[in-house]
Amino acid sequence: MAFLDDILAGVHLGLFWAVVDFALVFFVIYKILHLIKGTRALQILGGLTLMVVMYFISKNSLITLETTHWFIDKFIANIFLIAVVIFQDDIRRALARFGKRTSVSFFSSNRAIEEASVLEEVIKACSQLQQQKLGALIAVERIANLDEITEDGVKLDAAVTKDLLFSLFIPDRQNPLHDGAVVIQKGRISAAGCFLPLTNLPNLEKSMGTRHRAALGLSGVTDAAICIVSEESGHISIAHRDQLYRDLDTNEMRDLLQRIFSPEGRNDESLVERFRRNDENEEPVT
Ligand SMILES: Nc1ncnc2c1ncn2[C@@H]1O[C@H](COP(=O)(O)OP(=O)(O)OP(=O)(O)O)[C@@H](O)[C@H]1O
Repeated sequence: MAFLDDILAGVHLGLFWAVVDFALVFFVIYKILHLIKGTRALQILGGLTLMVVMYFISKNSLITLETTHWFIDKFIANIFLIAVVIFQDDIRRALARFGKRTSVSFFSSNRAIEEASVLEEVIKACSQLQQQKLGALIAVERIANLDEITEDGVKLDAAVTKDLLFSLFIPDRQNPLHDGAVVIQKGRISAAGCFLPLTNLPNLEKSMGTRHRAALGLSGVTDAAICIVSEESGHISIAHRDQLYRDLDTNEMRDLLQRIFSPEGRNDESLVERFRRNDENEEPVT
């Protein structure tokens, strides 16, 4: 009897680990699909799956597809190298997201009043720019460091005021700084005329110009909040974590920025969810 009990215990234990094993694989696949949902990577994954299927078909002894088999065999042998080349943007993005989390954001300290007043100046400037239908792009650093972005811009070290932000975007030939983005770091305007990386997210509206694509681009590789004033429509939008929140009024802009920079904002998915729930009209682009 004891022998039978031992066998049953062994079977239960084996079953338990089989379930854990299965759940683990399922969880990893789910996480990977969730991570790459809506990105170029998902399409590439589809292509790679097709290659693997073709590999097994060409390996079948009933069918002679030697060249195809040879080609896919070599392809699979070099898959690691190929993946690094194909996914270089995504790898860079992932490293930027996770690797720079240690740098201290000024919004993580206790200077809540200063922080709120910086955001308020940004909101006022955007509102004034909107009234004048002047285009603008303002990136506000959060945790990921934006030094790489400011390197090629014109360095400034100025207090964040509505008037300065407004004047930086006056489109005059005498004001070369109006072209590009203004960057705010640690509560100061650190640079203007900065170039932001363009997004390569698929399925963007054709009408979306480079200013919006640049904002989305930076939002994909860092956790910054990027405020956009459209010269064409006069609409204010905010790009954050690959999402574009469009046509915001002053209150919506304040609400979203406060959420992004709140300690809770670290959990970005819940932030976005709550913002969506709070504002039925809100339509993120991606
Ligand atoms: N990569 C970039 N980095 C920073 N700023 C950029 C970048 N690309 C474009 N811009 C800014 O956007 C301006 C061009 O905007 P464009 O009209 O192409 O875009 P848009 O998204 O349609 O914006 P708008 O609605 O204001 O017209 C440029 O003059 C420049 O100031």
